[in-house]
Amino acid sequence: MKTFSIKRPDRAIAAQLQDKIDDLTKPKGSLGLLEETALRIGVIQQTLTPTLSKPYNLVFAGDHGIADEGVSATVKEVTRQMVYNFIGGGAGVSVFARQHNIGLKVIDSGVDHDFEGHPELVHKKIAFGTRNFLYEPAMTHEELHLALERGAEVVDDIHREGSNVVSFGEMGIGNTSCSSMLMTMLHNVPLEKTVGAGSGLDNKGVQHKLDILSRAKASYKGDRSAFDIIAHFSGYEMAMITGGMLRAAELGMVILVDGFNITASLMAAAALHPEVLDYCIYSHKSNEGAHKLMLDILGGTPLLQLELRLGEGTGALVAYPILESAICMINNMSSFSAAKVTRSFN
Ligand SMILES: Cc1cc2ncn([C@H]3O[C@H](COP(=O)(O)O)[C@@H](O)[C@H]3O)c2cc1C
Ligand SMILES: O=C(O)c1cccnc1
Repeated sequence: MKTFSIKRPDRAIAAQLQDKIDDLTKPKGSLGLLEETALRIGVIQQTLTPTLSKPYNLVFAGDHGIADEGVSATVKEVTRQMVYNFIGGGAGVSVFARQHNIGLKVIDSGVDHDFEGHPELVHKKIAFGTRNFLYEPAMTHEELHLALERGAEVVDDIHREGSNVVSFGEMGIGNTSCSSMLMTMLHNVPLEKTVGAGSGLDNKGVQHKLDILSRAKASYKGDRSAFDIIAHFSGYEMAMITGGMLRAAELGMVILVDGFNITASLMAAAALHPEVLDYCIYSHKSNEGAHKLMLDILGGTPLLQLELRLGEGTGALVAYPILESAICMINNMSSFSAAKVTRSFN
């Protein structure tokens, strides 16, 4: 059974990082969230000269039993079709990864399709889709352990290649239902506040999704532990992301968090090991309505608000150059003394 031991980064270095940032030739605080981002990365890496190396976006894909209940604007087959689109290079996340020179790995966590013989894919399949959580747990505790472990393995692989910064993406028709359930069950938020349009339901569709998820909540008979809630309501791809995040934190990597589904996977990770949150930077606020509340619960400040609602890691990839600017600022800007610039009064 996979266990994780995550240390909180030592905050002692934060004061030195702040001094260094305040000594750069600009009014104090004038580079806003770039300053906070540089400080956070410096604390994670325990250095005054942080770096980003070999960034990766890991897209995990899996199918969901709950999709049989008509809770999505589209059909289950789209999960499999999009996996082919990712490896063919045509998906949103594929083009942004190329644009920014970020590595992309696509992982079959549990798609309802046999991909054997596709070398472009990482094969970690647990089963051909989860069970329908309206009637039974989506996965067993053993499967959840396996998913956490397999997600961690993928992160180990990129870390061995020298990566110190990772974002996660997901593909799984029906998975915004998992995210809403995780938020409701782990943080006691009414379903009315956690359920939204996902990939594009109309108002009637959202009402149907709410009815189905209310029934699923009422029929849950588990022990209410975080582990049992995750096994009951998550998905194979999201659980692998949860495991990948826990491993990334354990390895001291920077985690660049994407939208609603990835933040829900993080919420699950934090329910198991809250220290994971110290390793996260939040790339954007998604247009899925509940994402704002989710970020508030986790205490995350998003860098961007671009009205995205796609997932796949797209928001993280679009935000990546902002991390590069933050690193550039702290390592390359002149100090007041070096540039012979007079400091402001405050
Ligand atoms: C063509 C297409 C590409 C996508 N890429 C990500 N998603 C996003 O939509 C899905 C979640 O929404 P829901 O819960 O409503 O099914 C996930 O696969 C998510 O990654 C997509 C959805 C579609 C239709
Ligand atoms: O923000 C997201 O991750 C998201 C929103 C809607 C649908 N799929 C993903």
